[in-house]
Amino acid sequence: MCSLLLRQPAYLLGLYALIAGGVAFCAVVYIIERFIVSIPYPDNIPLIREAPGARRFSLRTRWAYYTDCKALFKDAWDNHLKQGKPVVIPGMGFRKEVLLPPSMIRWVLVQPASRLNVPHAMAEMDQAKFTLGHDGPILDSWQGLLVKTELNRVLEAICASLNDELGRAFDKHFGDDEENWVEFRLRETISRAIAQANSRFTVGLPLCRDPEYLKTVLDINDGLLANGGLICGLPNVLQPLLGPLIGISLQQHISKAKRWLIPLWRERVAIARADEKDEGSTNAPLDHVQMMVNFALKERPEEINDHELIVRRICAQNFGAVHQTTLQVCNLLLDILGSDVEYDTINALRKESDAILGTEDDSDRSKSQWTKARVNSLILADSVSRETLRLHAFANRAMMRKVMVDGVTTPDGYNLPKGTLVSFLSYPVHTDEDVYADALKYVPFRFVEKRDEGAPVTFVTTSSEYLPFGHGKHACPGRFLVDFELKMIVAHVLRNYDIKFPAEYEGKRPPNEWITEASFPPNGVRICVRKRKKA
Ligand code: HEM
Repeated sequence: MCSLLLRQPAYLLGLYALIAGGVAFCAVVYIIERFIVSIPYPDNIPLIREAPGARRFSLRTRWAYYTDCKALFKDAWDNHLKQGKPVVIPGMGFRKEVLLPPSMIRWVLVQPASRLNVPHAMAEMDQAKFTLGHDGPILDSWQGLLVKTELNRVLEAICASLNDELGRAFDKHFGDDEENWVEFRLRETISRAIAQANSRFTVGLPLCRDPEYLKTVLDINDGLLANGGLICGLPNVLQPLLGPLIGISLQQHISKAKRWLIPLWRERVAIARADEKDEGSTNAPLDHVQMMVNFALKERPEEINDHELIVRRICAQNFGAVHQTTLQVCNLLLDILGSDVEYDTINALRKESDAILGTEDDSDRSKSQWTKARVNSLILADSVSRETLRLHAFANRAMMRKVMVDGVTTPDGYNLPKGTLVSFLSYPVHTDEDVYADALKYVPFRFVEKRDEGAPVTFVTTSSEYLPFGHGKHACPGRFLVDFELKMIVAHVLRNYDIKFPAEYEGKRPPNEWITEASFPPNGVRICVRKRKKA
């Protein structure tokens, strides 16, 4: 055998050695992953679409996660969760996760963070260590929690600037042609407009209008999403090896962002310090970076000069604020356009905003101010926004938690091994006929009818039957801002523009695409706009 091998040309020997090395490497990775680092399957929870007692997923089930996750989730809901039983599902690469039935929401919500933990679940899903290059912004996400503690206090005050920026951003991208319809790719256009408008709240003027900065923000967001998914699917043992390699180009974008963010941070720290000395007067802008500076000066002084970490905190914040909002605005416009003619949705929304916000020639100019009271009065806009998230949220499950210790057992006696990720399905609940009548249909004013029936649900109300923002203590605090934002966009776009689908769509909304378990407005989807003539 040896002499036979020695007689082969050198390049073939090299090839054999490479193949043998590759096989040995894969075997070692497999053994370490399977027997040492992998989280064990829970003993008594069945695996979706596998025979009773199966302890590993077949390739067929794993493949279904990539090719038809919507059906996989429906199976999990119909055959397990709706019956009150948990089930294990496959995830990216080697992952597996436990879905819990709605009856366990209450139990999950009262578990302390030392047992079921949100930031640790997020850090694992985002792979922040390798994508952001630091998991501090996720594990100790004080920059995000400021949205919870500070945002509501200043919401009305930031409204005027947010509305101003949304108007400018949409007008810049939608144009002012009153004669011709202009067709454009929806996702690309809306992402630029939302990056600008939300940056007004995050970094303020003038940076929120710098096209190069905004492009960098969007590049970072794309990188965080794509790399997070990719690294998350690697065997645990390979993540530290390949994670930094996969993240190289993302790190370059983050380094580029430092060009703007470090000087901005220094300037804002100086403003805050000057304000401290000059008690009573304040020159501080009202935006998120300033909230971060004020918090860090008091609570995290050790971070004030840690610019690497601060820049990553702002990047994490940009991701939270821009990515999901962009997708929801796209979905909302598509849904409004695609809704059945019987609802006359566009006209109904225009009439409502004219009545509440006044028209151009309205003598009462104060009406055009966005206040909480006016936002709350836009009940038709509230309903369309809520209905869009019911059917077309980006994430189709919610309330992720990581099991932090051994010995966590649900009230029904299911043991959840340490390291397991648990969550609840949302899309299958939102589209269950027993929960919502005509569940698969977009009924724009569905929630107005519910209000009339005495169920006071608004855009921001969460429940076990409505989970796009999660539920409980960790439910998305940004939803109060998104509430204002979506209504401002509906009012601005519909009052200033006519919109329609390109002719080839024949009036039908192109369906969203599921990429694994996430739902996106279809790639390349277009709409046509034309500026409305002033009366
Ligand atoms: C349509 C847009 C948005 C959607 C669908 C959305 C959805 C979510 C979801 C599902 C969660 C997890 C909730 C849970 O685990 O129970 C979350 C958390 C969070 N979101 Fe949003 N979000 C949106 C926009 C925003 C915006 C604009 C901001 C900031 C301005 C924001 C800030 C946050 C923060 C800080 C958390 C973490 C809360 C915590 O852990 O306590 N979100 N969001």
